[in-house]
Amino acid sequence: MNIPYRPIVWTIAGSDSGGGAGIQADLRAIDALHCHGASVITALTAQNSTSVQRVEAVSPTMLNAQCQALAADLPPRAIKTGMLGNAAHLMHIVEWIERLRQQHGAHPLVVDPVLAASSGHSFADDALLQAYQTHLLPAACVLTPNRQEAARLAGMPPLHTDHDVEACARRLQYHPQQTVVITGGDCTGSQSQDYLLSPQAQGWLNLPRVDTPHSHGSGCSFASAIAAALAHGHPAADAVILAKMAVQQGLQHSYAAGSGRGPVHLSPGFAQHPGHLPALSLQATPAPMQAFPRLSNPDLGLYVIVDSADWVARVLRAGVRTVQLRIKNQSTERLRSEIRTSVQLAAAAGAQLFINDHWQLALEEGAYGVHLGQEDLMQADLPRLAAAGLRLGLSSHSYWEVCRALPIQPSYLACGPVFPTTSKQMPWQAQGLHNLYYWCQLLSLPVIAVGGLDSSNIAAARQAGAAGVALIRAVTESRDPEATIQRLQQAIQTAQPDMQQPLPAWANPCLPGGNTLSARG
Ligand SMILES: Cc1ncc(COP(=O)(O)OP(=O)(O)O)c(N)n1
Ligand SMILES: Cc1ncsc1CCOP(=O)(O)O
Ligand SMILES: [Mg+2]
Repeated sequence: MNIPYRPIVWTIAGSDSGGGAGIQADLRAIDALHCHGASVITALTAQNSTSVQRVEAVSPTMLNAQCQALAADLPPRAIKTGMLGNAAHLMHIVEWIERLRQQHGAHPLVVDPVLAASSGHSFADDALLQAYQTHLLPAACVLTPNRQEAARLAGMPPLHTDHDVEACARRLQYHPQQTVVITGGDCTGSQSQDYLLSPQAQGWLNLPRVDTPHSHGSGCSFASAIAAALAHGHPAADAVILAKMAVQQGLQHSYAAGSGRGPVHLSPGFAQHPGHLPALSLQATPAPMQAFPRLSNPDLGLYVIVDSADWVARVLRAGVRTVQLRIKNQSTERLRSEIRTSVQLAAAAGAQLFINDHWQLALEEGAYGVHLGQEDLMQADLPRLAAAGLRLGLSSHSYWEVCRALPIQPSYLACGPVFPTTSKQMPWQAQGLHNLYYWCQLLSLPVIAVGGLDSSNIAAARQAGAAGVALIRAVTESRDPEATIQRLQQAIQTAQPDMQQPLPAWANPCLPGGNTLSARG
């Protein structure tokens, strides 16, 4: 029998007798993200959909007994804290986090500093606030305050502008490995906007606000979903994006229970809708951008990456019709000459030629398109490239890179490395055919495969739905590049996209390490 594996996630939080928020929401969110939720209840609330009527912290003995029982049998892969009751509870929890780290190794900690209920009831006195600041926030891997909580924790006046929010996130980031998400759950407006400051990425995550009064528990669910995604090994920025997608679907499926705000309802499948992918931009409200032109031939087929105009000429002669010129470390003069010659050769052959990195020279030499990495996006003049009619290919390795790429409306997206490669050093592990299939099916623009592709796996990449298969070594290190190109072309032509597989629940993580922080750093 194949017994499914579910990482264990602890939620340390208060019970909401109304079933909308707190522990009750946390366990539903953790379940929706395919984890097993274990709970440590810090306080009972007598609460319904309209108000919190009474709060009673559990005894320290009971708090410790719950942690002890779980530690002995169900050690966590990630922990989420919510409402903590009082400062003494917080100190016990900090001790448990340190003990768990010593016994079972470090695990990511998500701190959702619940300082007040959305109905207005305050859950935090000054002692608790100070204990957060001194002991728990420095231990967090991810911190998820809303704007009011963020301002209170940072000792700042109310956050009115985008700039205030960004400054507050920086103040709450105790060290660069930490992720701070200041959520916009307590704001209004047509967009749901969260500010993300993480080791991997920073910027505003935007999704259309779901028009529903039933949003009870969305903050708790968001933080719990982050913890669950971290428990699966997703890097923090991706965990935040997955959680936002889950809450978006949860809001769309929310329902009325009681006469007040009903609960969000998170469920599996949230990452199977492209509409749930938030846009990631440096501005909260980015200026509208001109889309990049579509490819003349969206079936990119065999896509060969080479490093000289001589190679461009050679692969064009062998029949390749998608080529990239990727030259590193050359003088501008030499680069210009290689680009100019390649552009002329490709135009004469009716081929789609992409210039890697050197977007200014590509513009000046009238290239068909450019291929850029995400680290190039800050420097490149994208509006100018789009206005000049150049096609744009973007590299992408993760959710946050996809979310940053999509608002730019590129001509294609490259998913890589699909298989291990020695042609480029990078922190990413191979994404595999699983992720390639997922991204090809999920996104509506052409997705190409890159990294470790050769005649043994090119058909599989095509079956996964790749609009093109990009490769270097399989051609440039071949003893007979022309014959190899013929073989690869044939394999590509025979393989048909196989859409029969179910769409995976989500893409697998492929950035190793980095999510673990302990109570004492
Ligand atoms: C088709 C294709 N996909 C990905 C890359 C990688 O581009 P980039 O991230 O810009 O890295 P470098 O190639 O510049 O090292 C690519 N070149 N082509
Ligand atoms: C440039 C690049 N970007 C992602 S993988 C890769 C190299 C692909 O080279 P190879 O086909 O030799 O594995
Ligand atoms: Mg590049």
